[in-house]
Amino acid sequence: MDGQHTEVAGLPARRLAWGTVADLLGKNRGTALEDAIEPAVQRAVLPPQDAGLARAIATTTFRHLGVIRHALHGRLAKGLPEDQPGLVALLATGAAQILYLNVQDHAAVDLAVRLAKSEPGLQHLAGLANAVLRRIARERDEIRREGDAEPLRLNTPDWLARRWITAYGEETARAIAAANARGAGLDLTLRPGAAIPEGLEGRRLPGSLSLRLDDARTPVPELPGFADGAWWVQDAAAALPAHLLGVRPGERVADLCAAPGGKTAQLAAAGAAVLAVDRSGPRLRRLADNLARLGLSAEVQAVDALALPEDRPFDAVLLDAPCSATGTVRRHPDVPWAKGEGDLSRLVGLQRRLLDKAARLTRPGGRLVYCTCSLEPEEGEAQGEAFLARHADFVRRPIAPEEVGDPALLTASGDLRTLPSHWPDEGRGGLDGFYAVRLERTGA
Ligand SMILES: C[S@@+](CC[C@H](N)C(=O)[O-])C[C@H]1O[C@@H](n2cnc3c(N)ncnc32)[C@H](O)[C@@H]1O
Repeated sequence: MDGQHTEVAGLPARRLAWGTVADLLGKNRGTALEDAIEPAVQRAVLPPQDAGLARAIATTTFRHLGVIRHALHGRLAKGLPEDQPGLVALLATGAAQILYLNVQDHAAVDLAVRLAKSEPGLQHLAGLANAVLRRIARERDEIRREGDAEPLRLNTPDWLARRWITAYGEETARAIAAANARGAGLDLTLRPGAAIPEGLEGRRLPGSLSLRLDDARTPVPELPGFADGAWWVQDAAAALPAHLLGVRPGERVADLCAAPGGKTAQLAAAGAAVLAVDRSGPRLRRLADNLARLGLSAEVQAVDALALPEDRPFDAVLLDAPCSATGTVRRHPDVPWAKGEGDLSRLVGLQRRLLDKAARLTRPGGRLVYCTCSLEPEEGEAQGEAFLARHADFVRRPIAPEEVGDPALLTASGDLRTLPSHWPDEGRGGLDGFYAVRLERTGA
């Protein structure tokens, strides 16, 4: 666009969503959607409503990408050209609006055609986009029915579907895929001892750490209690690992992979003297902002946790390690399409080194909680078992059902294993998939 004329309403939002999805399917595969779209929104200087629409289109496209690809593939004479991310993104973002968003069919088709005509590489595809998207609109009910019935087969990359069937069985793997397609509501971690602010409507979840809001539409800063720091946004499952560390006022606690700080806030709110470490400066700035709003404090260090000095071990250590994040697809639907099985072994190696470091930072008699937001056993149960086999000076401290509010969230060994298919009836339903093991260093 040359800036000389005003574009038709809605087109800038479609262009932004299309450009972001094309990038993530093509040259920037592996980048997280939120890391790609937020800078693009800033650059495009869109009004808030258009920015919100662009986010919704891109997120919805990834949430249903398997179903959408399948539908397009079967309706194109030569199938879907996966080597042309610009074309795939044009059709997929158009189809996402028709199938899953509250957008009039003619507006979705018309804007996709206009978008194609305005982009040099897509001009010759405007007719194709028009024809296939009209057909998607005509056959919407059938496409949705098929997708809803088979989210594991149609909407989960094969490598992940295979792994989840192996780890959890076919029925649970299906339930996980269905929960991922539904998405997540808004969970708040309540400041310990604080009353639920007046006007904040929701249900307290089992274990009582979290409130699941009835209304996930109001912008977070406008919700009652935001300015007073009465709560912070965090999935109900993500609130469990820091709670399991059971820190007491005055204890010295290290949070080794801390940013953006949901768990640091829990530790600080419990009265601990927290060292919050993360190697990402920008993510730590979010942590500092979050703590400031909540009126909480922690010592913050932007360093590689592997380089921390070991001369003053801590009473308790939390290691929320970097992982494949396959437990967070409800909130981050791009994850399955951004990653591949090949990413796992590097992460598993890093987790092992961080765990061994965390062990050296735990004083005799001190506690260590290791957790990941992954559904992959290599990053969870296997990591816990291998640690115990390597470290004769640590024992597992099994988690009791009352600590998490539901025995279904625990493994036979007493570790935490939450699944997106857990708590399906609580509000919008589901939990992020987390693993956590609680360990104690012997020899106090
Ligand atoms: C799962 S996220 C942590 C989420 C955080 N605990 C929370 O509750 O908000 C993992 C974090 O590990 C950080 N990280 C990865 N490798 C690291 C390392 N070697 N040392 C310190 N931080 C690291 C990443 O920057 C990322 O912020």
